[in-house]
Amino acid sequence: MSGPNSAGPDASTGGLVISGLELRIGSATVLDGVDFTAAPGQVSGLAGESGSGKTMTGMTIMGLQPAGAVLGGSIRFGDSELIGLADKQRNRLRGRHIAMVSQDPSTALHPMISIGAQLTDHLRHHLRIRRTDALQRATDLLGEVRVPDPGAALRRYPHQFSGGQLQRIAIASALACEPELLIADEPTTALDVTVQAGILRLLRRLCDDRGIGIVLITHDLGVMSALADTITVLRSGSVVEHGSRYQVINDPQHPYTRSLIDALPDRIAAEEGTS
Ligand SMILES: Nc1ncnc2c1ncn2[C@@H]1O[C@H](COP(=O)(O)OP(=O)(O)OP(=O)(O)O)[C@@H](O)[C@H]1O
Repeated sequence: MSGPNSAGPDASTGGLVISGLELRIGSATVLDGVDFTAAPGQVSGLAGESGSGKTMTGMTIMGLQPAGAVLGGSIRFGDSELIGLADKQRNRLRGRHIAMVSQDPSTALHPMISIGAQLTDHLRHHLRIRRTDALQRATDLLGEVRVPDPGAALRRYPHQFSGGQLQRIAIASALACEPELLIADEPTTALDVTVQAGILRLLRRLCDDRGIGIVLITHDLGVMSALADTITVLRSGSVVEHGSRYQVINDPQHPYTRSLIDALPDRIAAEEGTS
């Protein structure tokens, strides 16, 4: 159990430090003492098969766990403890400092409102800037995520874009307020393999250029091995393994991780061995 951030990120510089996180829904224990950290400028992966609790961990960081869920443990982000945070402070953090993109980008975008109106409303709401400034910022953002012809794209509606372009727009929307932390929950699962690679490159670039911390949630260890700096493996709501990407992929310590790696195509294991 070691890796580049095994000492834990410095919470005072915008890192996320989760310790002993518990989540109970009715009689079910969904998360059972999860420890996880995400440092600025790093991609921190959360892996595990379906139902292991990855999405619930991401939702709980956002404060979007199901109503009635009982939480325990600690989620520290910068100087703030997120568990038990008042709604007003929570709303200020969400979107402004911590943002999320999901598998289906259309959930982040209203189908009947143009991309330009959605992005500028979002920017004006959070940053309290003038319309013309918001429009310029929205154009720059679409350029940054490499949506072709940003000016024209702003006038279009979600159904006029491909899935990959829509995911780029959802990422632009998540970045609009310059969050320090981005939670990416299966960001490429719904996309073709060639489109996937472009989105993964984009996330890496944002992490490197902007110093954003990314929490990458995916069941796909191929995607994980292409992007993550560290990997934490969840099973039935508990962490079974944590380490650097190289270490977890090449020298897994837990039989569960080994079984996930064995299910990977040889190609990925071979690439990892040569990186
Ligand atoms: N709204 C809910 N109410 C009750 N239990 C839930 C709810 N949402 C999820 N769960 C349960 O929490 C557990 C963890 O679910 P979660 O969605 O976090 O898994 P996951 O690892 O993200 O899997 P997947 O990749 O399939 O999304 C599962 O056992 C699931 O049945």
